Amino acid sequence: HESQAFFAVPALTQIRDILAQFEAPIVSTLVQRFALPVKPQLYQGHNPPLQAYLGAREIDAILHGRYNYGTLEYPFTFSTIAADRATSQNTFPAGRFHQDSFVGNPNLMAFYIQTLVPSMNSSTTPYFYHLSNSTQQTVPDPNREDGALSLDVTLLQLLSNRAHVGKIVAEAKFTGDPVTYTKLIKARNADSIRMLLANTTQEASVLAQADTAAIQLSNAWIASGALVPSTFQDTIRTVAMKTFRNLIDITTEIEVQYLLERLH
Ligand SMILES: C=C(O[C@@H]1C=C(C(=O)O)C=C[C@H]1O)C(=O)O
Repeated sequence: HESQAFFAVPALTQIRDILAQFEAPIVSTLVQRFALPVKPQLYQGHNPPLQAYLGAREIDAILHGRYNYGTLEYPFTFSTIAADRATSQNTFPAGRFHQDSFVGNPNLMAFYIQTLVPSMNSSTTPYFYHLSNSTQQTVPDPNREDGALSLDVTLLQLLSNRAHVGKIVAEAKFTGDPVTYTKLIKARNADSIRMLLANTTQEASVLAQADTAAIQLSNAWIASGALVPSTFQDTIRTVAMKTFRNLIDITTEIEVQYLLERLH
C-alpha cells in the first residue's frame, strides 16, 4: 500500500525503557514458579505435558489475533510467520519494521527445559504462606499441576515477548547507521553484525536491574514469613542472572537474524 502510514520504530533509548519494564514481571513470575514444586514428568518425553498445555492455549490465542503482524509475539507450537518482502511500492526505508522469518522460541524452550526446570524446587512442599485454615499442603495436589504449567506458560510468553522486541531494537540500530549495516548484511557477515550491535554497558545495566528485582522480590517473600529455605534468595538471584544472561543472548540472536533479512 502506497498510502500506508509511515510509523518509524521508536528510538533505542525509548525501546530500552520498554525492555526494562519486562524485568520485574519476569523475576516475579520466576519467584512464583520457584515457590512451587517441580514435577519432572511435565517436561519430559517427546510431547511433554507443558507442550500440550501451551499448544491448547496458543490455538485460542491465534483465534484472538494475539500473534498478528506487529505484536512481536510469536507462538511456540505453530509457525505462522509471513516475512515481508520489499517492493517498488514499499521499499522499507530505514526506520520501518520489516518482518523476518526468525523466531527465537526454540532457543528459549531449550533453555527453560534444560537449565531452568532442573534448578527448580524439587521438594514436594510449596513455599506457601502459613494460613490458619490451610490444609496441610505436603501431599501432591493435582490442581497445583495447572498452577505450575500456567506459570511456565506465563514465563515463557514474557521471555519470548521480551526477546522479540529485539526486532525493533535491530531496526533502531539499522536506522542509526544504515551504511555500515547494509555493507555487513550484503556480505552476510553475521559475526561483525553481532559485534556492532552488542553493547556490554547496556547488558551490565540490564543484569544489575534484574539482580535488584530478584533481591527485592525474594526479600518480600522472606519478610512475609513464607516457608522458604535459607537458600531461597541466593537461588532466585542465581536463576535471575542465568535467565537474563540467556535472554540477552537470544535477544541478540534475534537482532542478528532480523538484520540478515532486512534487505529482502
Ligand atoms: C537489546 C539490545 O541489544 C543487545 C542486547 C541487550 C539485551 O538483550 O538487553 C543489551 C545490549 C545489546 O548487547 C540493546 O542494545 O538494548
